[in-house]
Amino acid sequence: MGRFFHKESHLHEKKGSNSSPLRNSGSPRVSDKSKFRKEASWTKYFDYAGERVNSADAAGEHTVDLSQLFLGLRFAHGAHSRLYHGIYKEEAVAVKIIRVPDDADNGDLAVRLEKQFNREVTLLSRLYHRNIIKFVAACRKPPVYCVITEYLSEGSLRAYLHKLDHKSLPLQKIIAIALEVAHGMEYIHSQGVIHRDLKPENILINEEFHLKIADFGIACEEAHCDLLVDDPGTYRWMAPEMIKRKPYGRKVDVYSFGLILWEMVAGTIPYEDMNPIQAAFAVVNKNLRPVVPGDCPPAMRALIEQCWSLHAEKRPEFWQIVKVLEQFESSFNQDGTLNSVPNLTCQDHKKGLLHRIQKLGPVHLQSNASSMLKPKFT
Ligand SMILES: Nc1ncnc2c1ncn2[C@@H]1O[C@H](COP(=O)(O)OP(=O)(O)OP(=O)(O)O)[C@@H](O)[C@H]1O
Repeated sequence: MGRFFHKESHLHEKKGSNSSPLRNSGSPRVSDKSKFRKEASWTKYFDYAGERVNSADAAGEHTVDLSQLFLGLRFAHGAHSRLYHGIYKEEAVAVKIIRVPDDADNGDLAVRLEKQFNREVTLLSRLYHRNIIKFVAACRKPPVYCVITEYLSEGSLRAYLHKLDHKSLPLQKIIAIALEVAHGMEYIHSQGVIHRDLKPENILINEEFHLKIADFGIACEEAHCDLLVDDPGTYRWMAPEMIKRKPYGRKVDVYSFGLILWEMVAGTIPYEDMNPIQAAFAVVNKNLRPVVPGDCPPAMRALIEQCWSLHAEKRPEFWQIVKVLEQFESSFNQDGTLNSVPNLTCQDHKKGLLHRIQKLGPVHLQSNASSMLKPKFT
């Protein structure tokens, strides 16, 4: 039986909080393993009584070698999962343990969670990019599943924005964050994958303040996405066509990205005074969008509005967004404003930006997802 140490008793856990015994010391070294103790807990369900964790299905070739895993404190949780610190093969990792309810009343939930696990492992294990969370290993022993990824010590973009307490970010920071997310999304789309749940909670930050896209539980391959995703993403960031369960494609992620941009500019979450259902209703029936603050630079406003266009075909591709953001960056570096972004000097900034994006060259991403499976951006 391998070493499998765990302690969780004194932790005040909070969704998305990254309080950690390891945090101050940076990446844990082998000596840090002394902080990892064994204790009865939720993970008792994960006990393997001398047997290797099942390697069937999605975990397959990625099955964790339990003799190399040290499990530490719990630091966060999802709706049906708990997140633990860990060390795997000398690397600091996050161990997400998903416990599927085994009672008959929860049959649908069990099917859904297993599907999410399969999706996350299958898709994430194929993605290699500096702005995508790194997949390490997985295990499958129903009713317990685990997904092991690199550990990102600085928590989520949500937690980071929350700390600002309703203040908007400096423009330079917004551009830097947006560029990293757009690079990650450009890569995801180039691999024929749609994330479908892009929001600040699912963007994590590492020690060097690099951003990485996480949570592929409801992602899908564009060519095979199910319209009726049984666990839809979060309504607040969801494109109208997806809320309405109309046919949709990768541009649903561009819509969500527009809302994230807005959020960084406005310093608050979209539709703060509405619950998610009210927000979804207003978006679908009244074409509501958040109000862009008056002091938002016109070029940034134009990009935000393009991204959340009602019609998906009017939303730019992520490779175009990257180019526009790079122009923002160089304009900002010149004079601290976005005023020198080319072609944005005309009265109608939105048209100016649209024109600019169209001039960026032939749209090389095709609607046929299978043609996008070449790894271009690693
Ligand atoms: N690798 C990681 N490093 C650091 N923190 C992480 C990591 N993975 C997840 N977290 C933290 O744990 C939280 C929950 O993780 P995650 O969203 O993957 O769980 P989930 O079960 O999919 O949640 P939900 O179903 O509620 O969306 C994240 O918001 C994040 O703050």
